[in-house]
Amino acid sequence: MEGEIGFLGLGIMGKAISMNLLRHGFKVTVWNRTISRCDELVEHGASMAETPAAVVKKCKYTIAMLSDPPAAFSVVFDKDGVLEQICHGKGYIDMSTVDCDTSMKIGEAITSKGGYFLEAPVSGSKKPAEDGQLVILAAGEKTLYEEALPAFDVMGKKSFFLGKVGNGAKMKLVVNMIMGSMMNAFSEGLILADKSGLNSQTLLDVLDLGAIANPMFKMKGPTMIQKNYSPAFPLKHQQKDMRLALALGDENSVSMPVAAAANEAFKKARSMGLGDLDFSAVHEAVKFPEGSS
Ligand SMILES: NC(=O)C1=CN([C@@H]2O[C@H](COP(=O)(O)OP(=O)(O)OC[C@H]3O[C@@H](n4cnc5c(N)ncnc54)[C@H](OP(=O)(O)O)[C@@H]3O)[C@@H](O)[C@H]2O)C=CC1
Ligand SMILES: O=CCCC(=O)O
Repeated sequence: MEGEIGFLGLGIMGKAISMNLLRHGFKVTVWNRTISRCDELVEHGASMAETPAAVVKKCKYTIAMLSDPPAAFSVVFDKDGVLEQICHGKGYIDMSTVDCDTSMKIGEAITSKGGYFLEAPVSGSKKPAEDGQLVILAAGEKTLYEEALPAFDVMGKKSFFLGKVGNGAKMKLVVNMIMGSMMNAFSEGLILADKSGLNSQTLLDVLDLGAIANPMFKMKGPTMIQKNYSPAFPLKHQQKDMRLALALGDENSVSMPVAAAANEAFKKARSMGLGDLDFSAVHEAVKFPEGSS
């Protein structure tokens, strides 16, 4: 990737990824809606721009990592947005988790101005982003994918090129739908063990030695027992992903009762004011369902 890389969106993931790029010697120009969030990146050597359009004007490649479909649309289509400066020879890579339709609309707008578009949502959370251990699920313009590989190699442990725009978004939603359902089953199991007089830590030890051992149970189990829900993956984003995955199921006539029930638990957790905590905080909603105290 020649020249400076633009980066839009410095939330949990955007900050970790852009910091990692800086650490590996990339020149990065950042923008964030809440401008003060740029300060720490600037202290670590980034340049800062006032608007998404200014970032795109300056950089051949611009990456975005934004919360949801409305945010992804806003930075592209609104005043001072990406579309005002995107043109032939410039690439736009959206790493936000959005639905297929959102990604396609953004891709069409970028390419209609002569730009190149790649969607590249990621698997892996805050720590993998800090450590360059993400899994990148790219789709769209193959040439842009190949040009972006030096940066993807810094961000992640593996990149997949999945074909046409929409396939990355779909793959990401399927993975997160499974993850959200697993988190609910795990939570129910922790509660059942506790209420029936078993030791929670012993349950974690047993799980970790068996066929359903996985990094999520290993990492989140101890913090859930301690009720520590410091956000790595905000619950409001997991619920957004369940909602978008259920819509994908709807479009494809796929019945998903397990995912639908998990989505209800995440909605309940949001209504309890837990949306900004880690998605494992759904544990509190599972523990105290509607009507109980
Ligand atoms: N955290 C995680 O573990 C993972 C998250 N993801 C996905 O990555 C994306 C980012 O997640 P994460 O970093 O955790 O989220 P955060 O909530 O920490 O950050 C969201 C970012 O989006 C910006 N934003 C929100 N609304 C708008 C808007 N209308 N216009 C412009 N900018 C906006 C925020 O700006 P501001 O600072 O001004 O609020 C912030 O920079 C999401 O799609 C999420 O689903 C994917 C893999 C893992
Ligand atoms: O979208 C968030 C995914 C979090 C993870 O893969 O650990």
